[in-house]
Amino acid sequence: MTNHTAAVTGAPAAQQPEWPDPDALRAVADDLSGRPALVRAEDCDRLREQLAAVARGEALLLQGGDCAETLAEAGPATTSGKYRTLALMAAVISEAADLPVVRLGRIAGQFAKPRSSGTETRDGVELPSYRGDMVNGPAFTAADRTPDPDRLRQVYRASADTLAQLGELSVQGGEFWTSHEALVLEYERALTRETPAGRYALSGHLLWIGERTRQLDGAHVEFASQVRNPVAVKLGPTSTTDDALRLIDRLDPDREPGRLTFISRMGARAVRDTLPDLVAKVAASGAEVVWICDPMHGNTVSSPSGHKTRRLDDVLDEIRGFLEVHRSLGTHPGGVHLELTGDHVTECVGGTYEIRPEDLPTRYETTCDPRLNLGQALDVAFELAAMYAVSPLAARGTSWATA
Ligand SMILES: O=C[C@H](O)[C@H](O)COP(=O)(O)O
Ligand SMILES: C=C(OP(=O)(O)O)C(=O)O
Ligand SMILES: [Mn+2]
Repeated sequence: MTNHTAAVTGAPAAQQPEWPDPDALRAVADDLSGRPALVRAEDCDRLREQLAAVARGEALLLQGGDCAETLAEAGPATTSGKYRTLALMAAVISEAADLPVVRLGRIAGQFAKPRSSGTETRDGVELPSYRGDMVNGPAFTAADRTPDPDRLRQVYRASADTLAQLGELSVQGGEFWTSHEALVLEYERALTRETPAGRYALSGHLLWIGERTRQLDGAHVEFASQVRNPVAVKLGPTSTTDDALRLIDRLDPDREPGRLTFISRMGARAVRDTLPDLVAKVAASGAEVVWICDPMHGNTVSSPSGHKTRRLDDVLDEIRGFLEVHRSLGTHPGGVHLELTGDHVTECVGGTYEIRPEDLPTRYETTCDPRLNLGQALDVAFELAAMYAVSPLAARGTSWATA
């Protein structure tokens, strides 16, 4: 595993690109820091209040979108596809659970990827790994794979366009918030603003720290500790209770409900063993965090054709395990975090309109991880509706879609 490490503020920053021209990077960062923020601090506060309701068990959180947004695909069609998918899912779940559902896109900024390996080798040629359109391009050429700081400006513009469209889409349909992994620190710092209410990272409403960058003494945790936004941290199967408690101390020292979300991504096989102790110790500490389940990243497998994929059955089983753990401890299973699209892609296997392993090449379009397509996303929504249903009638009403 290669972790490029760059000291940005003193604390080591994992998973940073190796920018070939630091002066060009600085010039772009300076340019972005003089441009308008992408979101408003008041809206980050409003999302924090809504997440506080999730933490109290009075609402649910649905977070979803691409693994990696791309500049080529960003635009009205993909944005409305993702928006409508999340809106439909939220409506189905809300109706059954009789709880409001907070809708949070992995969108308008989800352009940077941490990678298991810093390089990729094909036919004896080694090039830097694709790290998301914020950094480099997906084609296996030296030109595309060389990190280019102008991409920071391009994803800023694309995110601004997406936010404008989301604003129009949610006039009628209610509030919709944006989130992405806070990975490339030059981008995040350039869009951080001092406001009368304090310092906010205004590239998105909620930012999360990934499984590969959640080191307690690392630059990502330090960055998140310095902004007022609601923040989230992914917790994978190697997370210890000490990690979780120390993250709470670093990121939520004032124990502010809605400030901190833990995104459990244990894998279907591990979740029932690894999650109970974490949830129990966090609850015993008195911290009021939101817990949600990412049933994608612990369930990635390779298909016989060599495609990275996920089985819908594993996704559903991890969600089931997550709910079982919370229900046995009397804590609130706050919702889910999914990689999905509104398109009919063939990236994950299973579902009511079944995608078989041999179907994967038909429409495999992701540049990073496999996403649920529209039908699979709705399958998950109906399963969630049944799991959260407050009455047998609500559960029966949804069972047709899950048979
Ligand atoms: O989206 C998450 C990570 O970037 C991704 O799972 C890493 O994938 P890799 O193991 O192919 O680098
Ligand atoms: C990189 C991701 O996940 P994780 O940090 O959980 O591996 C992701 O959400 O795309
Ligand atoms: Mn991913």
